[in-house]
Amino acid sequence: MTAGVLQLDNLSVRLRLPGGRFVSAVTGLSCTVRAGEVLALVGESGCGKSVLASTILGLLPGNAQVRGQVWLDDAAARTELLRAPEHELATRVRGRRIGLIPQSAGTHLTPVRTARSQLAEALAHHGSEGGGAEIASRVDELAQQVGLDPDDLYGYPHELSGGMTQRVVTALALAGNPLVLVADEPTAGLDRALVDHTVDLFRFVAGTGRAVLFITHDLAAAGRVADHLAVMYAGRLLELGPAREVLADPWHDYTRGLLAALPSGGLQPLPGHPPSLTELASGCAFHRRVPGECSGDPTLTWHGGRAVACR
Ligand SMILES: Nc1ncnc2c1ncn2[C@@H]1O[C@H](COP(=O)(O)OP(=O)(O)OP(=O)(O)O)[C@@H](O)[C@H]1O
Ligand code: NI
Repeated sequence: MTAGVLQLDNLSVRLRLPGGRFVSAVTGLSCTVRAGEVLALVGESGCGKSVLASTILGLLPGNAQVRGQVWLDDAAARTELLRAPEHELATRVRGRRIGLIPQSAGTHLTPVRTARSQLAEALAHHGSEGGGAEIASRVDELAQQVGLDPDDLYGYPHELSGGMTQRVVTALALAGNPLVLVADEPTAGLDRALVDHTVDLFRFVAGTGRAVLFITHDLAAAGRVADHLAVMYAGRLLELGPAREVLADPWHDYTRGLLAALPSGGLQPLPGHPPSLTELASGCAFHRRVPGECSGDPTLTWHGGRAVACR
């Protein structure tokens, strides 16, 4: 197995609310994203996925308190991101070593300029050397990397299909040639065909040797593309392992519940609601919602290549 390029180690993030209470958005979370692989992070709305993405990119709001470590290990350097100065994150990490596809990325495209000129600008911003011809050939190369016909880039955003738009925003995230791509809910609101199209694109990107962290609440989309699956509930990982194995034989009751809620699992909704992260008691939040066999300790324990909580 290749070494991890992005390694989260015992990461906890709390957000202070006015009045002094805290939201425990991420608790004791560890996982590794490897080059050439897609790690899908799945969990219900509000479980802390976007806070996790913001933590990795150093984009947390001022009311956040972070513990643990986030290691980025690529050809450029080995860096602990939580202790890196903001200047370094801004100039050398975001966009250059880690590309982000933010939630609803398509809406961030400028409507009045062609996709080609927006990509060229991103390349110039990331310091691509040379003049117009050099940048034009880099744009074509990027287009090819995400499976776009370079001629499509002469279109304005409203002339692009949904699938083409996804390719353009992915190309934008790759303009600084990062080894890691973080995609936050890139398939939200898309129809099934476009979801498939988008996740296939991530497989393609991973095939170019990059590490992809695919954040989603869509377990079916995750299952289609992920090499590894991390299942998050109330800020913690409850299960982690090779996607195929986890989906074929889920170990945690929560993973089983998510699968049962899919059309293929019989559309049985999970009972109850996710807890508020403001006053999380210690112990296992899921088994307080849906009682089951639980040791009461939601710490992940490893069994071979897989890990599960509550055992
Ligand atoms: N700036 C903030 N200040 C306080 N609490 C916040 C802040 N940002 C997020 N939260 C809280 O942190 C928790 C996790 O939110 P987050 O956006 O990470 O969830 P998510 O899993 O990404 O959900 P979704 O799938 O809906 O995008 C939520 O309870 C949310 O209300
Ligand atoms: Ni439990």
